[in-house]
Amino acid sequence: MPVIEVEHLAKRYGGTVAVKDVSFAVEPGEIFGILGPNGAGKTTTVECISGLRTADSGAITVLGRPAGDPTLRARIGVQLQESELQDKLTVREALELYSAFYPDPADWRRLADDLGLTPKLKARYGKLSGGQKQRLSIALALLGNPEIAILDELTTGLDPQARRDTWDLISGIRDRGVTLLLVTHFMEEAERLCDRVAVIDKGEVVALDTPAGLVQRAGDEQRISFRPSTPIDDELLTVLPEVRELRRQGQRIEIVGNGNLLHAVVSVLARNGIIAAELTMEQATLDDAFVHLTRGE
Ligand SMILES: Nc1ncnc2c1ncn2[C@@H]1O[C@H](COP(=O)(O)OP(=O)(O)OP(=O)(O)O)[C@@H](O)[C@H]1O
Repeated sequence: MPVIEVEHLAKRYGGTVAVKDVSFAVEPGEIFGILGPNGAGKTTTVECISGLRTADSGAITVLGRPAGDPTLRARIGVQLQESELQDKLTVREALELYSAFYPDPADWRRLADDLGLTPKLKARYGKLSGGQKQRLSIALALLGNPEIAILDELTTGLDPQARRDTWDLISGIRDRGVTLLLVTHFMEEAERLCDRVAVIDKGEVVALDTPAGLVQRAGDEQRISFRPSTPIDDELLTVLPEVRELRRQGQRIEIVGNGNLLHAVVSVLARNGIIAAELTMEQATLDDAFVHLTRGE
């Protein structure tokens, strides 16, 4: 049974339609990603799920209860885009303060330790680095031992190393049996972490699949690039059914196509006694899939 079920969610702010029609279901233990361009309606969607906003229409069920039900408060951990902690509060004070909100909180010392915050317990929030603030906000989201953690823009503003550390952390949280709902802008993040991803654009779900499935939808497009050992007539290659596009860049030839492209191209070259030097080949990425899905057609 899904732990989160969103059916035909719609939400507007005055004349702005933030969410038009969003439906998806998150299974227990999943890391479920919500991906989309700026203003797509991602934050509004998770705020409605967290009970921080009320939907205009549609139905949201979380752990079998309607979103916003007071009994859910202690069962969901929410880390939102911007932390609202005061600069003067120390890490320890923040952890103690938030622990008091829950009937049966996690051991904050242990959580601080897991998140590498122990050396920073006496530091004031305002003096923490971006990565440390982020780790504290994740710790606060986990203090209530939630069954579901909702993390919005988890690694925005972090350097590549801090981002990787956070990814390890997220995998660790999942291993404790927590279901995770992540909002992200980063394809690489979605690809690394998420079991499934809903791509939201202009308030609607435009695709819902595994990261690999999304890539496949972008087409099995491949790009080959090489330098021919002797000049070659373009037409020898453009007649191949696998080739969609041929471009020349200086001495290099770049071919975009699909199917068994590499084999087809290399066979033609071999028949003509041409060697392909510095040959590279790229498959479509989640980036390509994202652009393809949200191109605004
Ligand atoms: N409190 C608000 N009042 C008015 N309009 C809002 C409010 N919050 C969001 N919006 C508008 O609703 C739309 C969806 O916003 P939302 O923050 O949900 O998108 P998002 O996908 O999370 O964007 P981002 O990736 O930039 O955070 C946008 O057009 C935004 O300007």
